[in-house]
Amino acid sequence: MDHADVIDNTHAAVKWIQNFPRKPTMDRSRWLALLAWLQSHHGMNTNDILVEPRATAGGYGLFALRTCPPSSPLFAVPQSAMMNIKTLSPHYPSGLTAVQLISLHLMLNRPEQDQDSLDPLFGPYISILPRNFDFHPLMQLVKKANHSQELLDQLTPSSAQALEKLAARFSADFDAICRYLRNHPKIIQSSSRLEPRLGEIDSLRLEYVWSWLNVNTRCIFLQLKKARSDPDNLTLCPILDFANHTCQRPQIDVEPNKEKHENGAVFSVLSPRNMSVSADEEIFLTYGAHCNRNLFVEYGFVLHPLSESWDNCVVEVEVDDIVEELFRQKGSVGTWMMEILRTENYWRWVRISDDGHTLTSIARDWTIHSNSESIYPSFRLVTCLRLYNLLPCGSVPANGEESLQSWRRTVIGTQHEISTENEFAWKETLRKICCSIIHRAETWMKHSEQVGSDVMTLWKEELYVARYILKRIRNGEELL
Ligand SMILES: C[S@@+](CC[C@H](N)C(=O)[O-])C[C@H]1O[C@@H](n2cnc3c(N)ncnc32)[C@H](O)[C@@H]1O
Repeated sequence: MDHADVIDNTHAAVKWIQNFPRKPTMDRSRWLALLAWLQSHHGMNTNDILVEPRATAGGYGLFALRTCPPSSPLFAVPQSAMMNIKTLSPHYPSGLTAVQLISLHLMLNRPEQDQDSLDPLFGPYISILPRNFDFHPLMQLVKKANHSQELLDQLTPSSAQALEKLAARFSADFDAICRYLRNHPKIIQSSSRLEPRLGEIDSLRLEYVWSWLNVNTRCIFLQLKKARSDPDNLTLCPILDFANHTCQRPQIDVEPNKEKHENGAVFSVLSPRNMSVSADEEIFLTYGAHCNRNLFVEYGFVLHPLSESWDNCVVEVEVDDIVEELFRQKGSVGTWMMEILRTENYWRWVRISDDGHTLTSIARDWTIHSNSESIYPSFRLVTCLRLYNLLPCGSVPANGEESLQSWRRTVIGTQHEISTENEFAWKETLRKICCSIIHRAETWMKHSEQVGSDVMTLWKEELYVARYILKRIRNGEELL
């Protein structure tokens, strides 16, 4: 176990570890061993691979070995070499989700110190995975469990909330693993580790958070189940998982094709469609249209602005906490309005299902965010602020239902606005929300010595977005 892998029980003041150095320490022999294993065990053609991992500021990244014209095949990984519910299920009793199963397998076969993994199934692949996740906020939260509130208090409120949710997801998976190991005690004995520290709950948690973060930061979507929305449709894929994220540059194409191969279908990775890649250039993937809050919480990094304009980032500020407080302060009419927003699916978050039954994702969308041209309040936020300004504080008037009709028409789009006064009023509320964001960001930044950090970037982003909207309101620009 890494010496740093202990839970901190001291009571000293804690801070986020800032700009944690991501020292790339991979021995090149591990890359060559991975290629040899992919060829010998999975029949992969490794002679034609056009990429290799090289050190970057964010750990390793994938780099082109030579000039690649658009859509060049970079490499193709057979499905038998991927770690997922299909390749692991035959080796374990049932009862775990894909995330739980893959992370259990990684934990049971985690390399000791600087050694290689002794896993007979995926050893050379596990050996090349990151050994250390100290840079990740969840790892810091788990290691400093006694100070979690102190750490959360340093984040923007929406990042803190997102991190708490991630921690709850981790804890639910960890509890499931503990139950599973109690029901199947022989599984621990199947570990390839010489000194598995898996008996005591705190060490088990630290081992599991390492493996869980490997899964959470490196898995990609692969349809393995009938329903596209099945949460078990994910996989770890060697080589591809060295690709870093971009939201701007052209990205590689991933094609899970059905080409016949003795080791199952092949997962082909092609260079970007619309441009050539030069030799020694880094090749990126887009993990999703993630804003910095999500990148920080899920992946442990943020995209820092290249200039004052933040053009290279998807900027987004979530204002749930401020808006909810506004409704709470509005008396019984506020409570009534909250109920209306809940029934109409405009309250804080919405469940989206693509087959009408399964919960696939939760969109939280009381936000101020960027699109390609400018920064806007989300339609859901405007809808909710229009309702907020429909009636004054106090109790619900007798004609409450009636006055809702014009609001409902703006929701379904048959009416452009409730009234000129209402338009003016919701923009005024938005102005006050922006002032609150600016006030809390400036207060935090004044009292913090953490300069240049990921956390500081989260705060600066809030400040930038709020100031931008204030300017637009002041200039009388359209906000929708
Ligand atoms: C799929 S892995 C990519 C390979 C990884 N960099 C490595 O060293 O193995 C995802 C992780 O890479 C890092 N990462 C990805 N994109 C990044 C970026 N644009 N800037 C900084 N770090 C990034 C984050 O730590 C993230 O959790």
